[in-house]
Amino acid sequence: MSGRPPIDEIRRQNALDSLEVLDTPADPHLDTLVRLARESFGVSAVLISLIDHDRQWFKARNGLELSETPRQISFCSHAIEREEMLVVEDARLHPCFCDNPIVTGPPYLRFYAGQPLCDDGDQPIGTFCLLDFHHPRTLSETERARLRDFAYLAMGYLKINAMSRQAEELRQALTRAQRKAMLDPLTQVWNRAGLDHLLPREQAAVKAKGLQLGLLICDIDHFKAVNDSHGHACGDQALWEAARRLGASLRPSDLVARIGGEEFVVLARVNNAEELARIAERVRHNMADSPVRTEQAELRLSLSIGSTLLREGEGPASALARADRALYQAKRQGRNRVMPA
Ligand SMILES: Nc1nc2c(ncn2[C@@H]2O[C@H](COP(=O)(O)OP(=O)(O)OP(=O)(O)O)[C@@H](O)[C@H]2O)c(=O)[nH]1
Repeated sequence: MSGRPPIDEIRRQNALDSLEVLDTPADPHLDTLVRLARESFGVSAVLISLIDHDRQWFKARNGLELSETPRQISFCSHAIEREEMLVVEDARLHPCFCDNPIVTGPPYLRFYAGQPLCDDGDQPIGTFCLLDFHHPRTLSETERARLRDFAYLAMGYLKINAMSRQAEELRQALTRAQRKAMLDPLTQVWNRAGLDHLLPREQAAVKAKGLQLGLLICDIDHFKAVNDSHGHACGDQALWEAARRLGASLRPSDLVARIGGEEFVVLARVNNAEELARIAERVRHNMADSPVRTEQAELRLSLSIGSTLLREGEGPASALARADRALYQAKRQGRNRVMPA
């Protein structure tokens, strides 16, 4: 191992914990960064991998359908011990990695390049890394410089985000253990329990700011046909991408939850019904306007959306039931549309 003095694991873990980023929902900006990196390098997958006590957890990922793996088999935990990036051109030939189960078995990792992500105190909290399954490859000097740039942007974003108002609100609302139990591992948005827990907080927040709480129930149209035609793995990738597109259509203070198979709820802080209608249309367009690419197929997905504002004195369950009825209407009237309750 080159360069870096031995890691002080306690300081390193403290540095990671203080960012309050573990087990938080996916972030559209980091999702965009890893997608761009994957397109730019032409690799199978790109991750922002954070090295926690006994696991590596992926804050952002593109091309890999896993939310975490044991630290024991993690290439990134080797990468963070180094000053410079770790490049493994062919893992089958590398003495440290040739018998690693993710090399000898699925996903058959061949190529790995990981640039350590370091906080201001130079503690390595994880990596920005490129993976290629099935094919060994090399990384030119220009590509190495580009990977360093991607890692620099990712770390900069993580640091700024740790200081943001949204991060502070989340810290106050949920402990890390609660966050972990309330994230949907498939799509990295809140699950039903997360929605139920965070709804009262959102109600209080909009009241304090003189705003209203907008609620959208979004259901992917004819999703069964995706699974039936292209398989469950393709359906899972489509759900992942659908969640990314929802997040990218919203503001940082808005919230996305997956409450059923192909059903998502959005909570948006809005001034009035017109603003909510604009958001709902944006969500609908972002899903329908361009195809979703999965490994198996290019899919045309659309959403039917039931939309409503929470009324004065109304409980969230009643508002959700109204939005659900509106969603049903949207389906009956031909799908790919927004129906206000
Ligand atoms: N791949 C995948 N599929 C899922 C998951 N959860 C639910 N589904 C599938 O989502 C599909 C939902 O189908 P339906 O409820 O019949 O609805 P639909 O085909 O979307 O039709 P409409 O809602 O009427 O437009 C079923 O095929 C479920 O198996 C999941 O986690 N992964």
